[in-house]
Parts: sequence; structure tokens; C-alpha cells
Amino acid sequence: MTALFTPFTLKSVTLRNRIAVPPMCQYSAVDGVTNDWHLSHYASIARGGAGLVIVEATAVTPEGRITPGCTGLWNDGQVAGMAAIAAGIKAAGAVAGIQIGHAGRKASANRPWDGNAHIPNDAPDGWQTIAPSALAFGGDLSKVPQEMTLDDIARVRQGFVDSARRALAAGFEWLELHFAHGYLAQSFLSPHSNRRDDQYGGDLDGRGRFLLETLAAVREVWPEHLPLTARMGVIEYDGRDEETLAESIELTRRMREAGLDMLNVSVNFTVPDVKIPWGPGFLAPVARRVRDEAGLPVASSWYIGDPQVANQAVVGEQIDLVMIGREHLADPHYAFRAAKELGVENPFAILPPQYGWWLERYR
Ligand SMILES: Cc1cc2c(cc1C)N(C[C@H](O)[C@H](O)[C@H](O)COP(=O)(O)O)c1[nH]c(=O)[nH]c(=O)c1N2
Ligand SMILES: CC(=O)[C@H]1CCCN(Cc2ccccc2)C1
Repeated sequence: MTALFTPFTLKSVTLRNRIAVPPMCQYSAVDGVTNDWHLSHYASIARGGAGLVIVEATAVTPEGRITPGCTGLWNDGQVAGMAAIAAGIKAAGAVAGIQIGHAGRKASANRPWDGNAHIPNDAPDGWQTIAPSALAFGGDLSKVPQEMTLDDIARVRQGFVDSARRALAAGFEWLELHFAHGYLAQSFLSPHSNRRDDQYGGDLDGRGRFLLETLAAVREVWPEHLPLTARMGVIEYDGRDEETLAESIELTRRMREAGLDMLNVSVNFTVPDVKIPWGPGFLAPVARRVRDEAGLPVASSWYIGDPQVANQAVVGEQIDLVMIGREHLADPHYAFRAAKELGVENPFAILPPQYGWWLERYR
């Protein structure tokens, strides 16, 4: 059996293979509401044969969007569109997941193809950003955020809880908390961005509190039998990697005890000037370390698109689930192509019969 194409069971959910489409912003929503772009995008990518499709970072409050085009679940009017997307993913045979988050000091930005930079607060589609401390990310994201009050923290934490309820109502069976990539939760954890001197800052207990409290609060409303996961940066590549990794693994242990079912291991992106050693599967050994030392299944990502690299990452028990992003943008049928390349028997069964029946018979 080719490891990449073996099923994976987490709680009561079984994926048909180890290939996941990670969340990838489409920047195409209006007031957080999805439309036909999202419906066709997610259905067509799910038809490619991946086991799990995770819908893009979806904001838990309006000011938590990265751009004005980001999706939201901060109100009930956003549920119907998400329910149609979840149904389309399931109809294609994949498990429907969704990521919920808050962009923190990286919010209120233009779409990448509109320059990626912060939108001024007084512009029609800009807003005041909030974060653990009044420290700007830097570069094109130079707006100084407002330091969050304890009420802000409680409101955003409740936003995660309410969005999780709406995700469940929409029919999603896999929830991922966005604790990575320099957004709000990650910026609580990092000493680079969290200089608070109250119970949400200081040592790991303080800097990890928002993440742990949010996880515990979401666990209360997310059914025990469905996977509750988080994506978290565990390494910054800022010269302090050993400390960052040790803290991240310790926090992951605590989150596992609080009900986390899997960690999706990623990079921090908390500060702009870092030296990330990009390369095929470069993060897999780091993910393996988190898996072994924190004692829970892990997913991971970043340049694992080559089917041989992806398969090896599973065979070598580095990661349990391979998140393959950009390759799916280039080819929604990535899983079919990988199956052919890895010599899986009957790769045509990976695709829906509308496509597979013909491709198998007339080559
Ligand atoms: C267009 C686009 C949009 C997003 C992303 C990427 C890209 C290209 N990525 C990161 C993505 O999930 C993935 O981890 C990275 O792209 C690395 O994997 P690949 O090297 O692309 O397979 C991303 N990550 C995340 O946690 N939430 C998100 O919403 C997004 N959005
Ligand atoms: C929302 C999120 O986590 C995303 C938004 C888009 C950029 N992502 C990070 C990224 C950087 C470089 C290449 C691919 C991806 C993070």
C-alpha cells in the first residue's frame, strides 16, 4: 500500500487518504459572505481526490479579517453560503474542514494582487487593527494596532466559540483554529509581538493563555467525536529556534490535555526579517519532533508537493497528514496525478466516475 493513499482516522472521522488541501484565502467574499467563486473553487478542488479540504481562514469578528475580501462566520447570515460549500466538498467524497481565526495586527490589508499592504484606517474599506501590544508587524503592514483590553480579549475568544458553533451548523466536521502565521493568536504567543504585563503576557503561561483559553472554550461547543485541530507556528527562524520550539511543544502538550486532537505544524511569520530555509519538505523533521515530543498526530505543509516527498513524509512517520496547497491551485486533480506517479492501483477511482470512468477506458 502506498502510504500517502492509506486512510486516516481521527476521532469519528476517516479520510480516504493522507492528502489535505490546506486553507487558502480566496479574498473573494463581500462582508464575509461567500459566493459562486467559493462554491466552484472548493467543489472542484475536492473532486480532485484529496481526503480533506479545509476552507480558508474565516474571520471570527469583522476586524479579524486579513482583507475586506475574507470570509467570516461572525454572523448567522454567513452560514448558508458555508453550508453549500461544506455540502459540495462532502459530495465529492472529501471531509469538509474549516479554519477560523483573527488576523490581529495583520488585518485591514489589501489583497495580494492589490499590493498586500495595510489599508489606512480612514479609508472606506480600512479599519483600526487590534493586537496583544501596540506593536506594528512592519514592512507593508506598518499600522500600529490598538493594545487589546481584557474586554477585547473576551469578545474575540467568544467570537471563536460562536464561529465554531456556526461552522458545526454549516455541516463542517473538521475545525482548525488559526494559531499560526503571525495573526492574532500567534502574536500572543510570540515575545516579539506580545509585551503585555498582565496575565496574557510575560512567561509561556501568560503568552499561551489566549490560545489555551480559546481552545478550551471551543472544545466545549465542538462535538467530542469531531476533530478539533489547530495550526500553529512552532519556529520563527529568528535565531531563537530552540527556545521557540521548546515553548511550542510544551504549549502543544497543554493543548492536547485540553482536548486538541491534532496540530498542523507551521512557521510563525511573526516578524518580517527572518531567514526561512525554504526547500522540499523542509518543515517535516520539525513536525516529526512535535509529533514525538508532544504526543499527538500532526499535519504539516510547505513545499511537500512532490508526490515522492509527500509519500516519504508519511512513510517516515514525520507527519500523519500532508497539507498540499499551491500544487492544488495549479492542478485541482493533484491527488489523481500523485496516485498515477506513485503507481497506486486504479488511480482512476480517485476521481468521480464522471471523469474516471472515461479516463480509465480511453487513454
Ligand atoms: C493563496 C494562498 C492562501 C493561503 C495560503 C497559501 C496560499 C498560497 N496559506 C498557506 C497554505 O495553507 C500552505 O500552508 C502554504 O501555501 C504552504 O504549502 P504549499 O507549499 O503551498 O503546499 C494559508 N494558510 C492558512 O493557515 N490559512 C489560510 O487561509 C491560508 N491562505
Ligand atoms: C491566512 C494565512 O495564513 C495565509 C495568507 C496568505 C499567505 N500565507 C503565508 C504564505 C507565505 C508565502 C507563501 C505561501 C503562503 C498565510
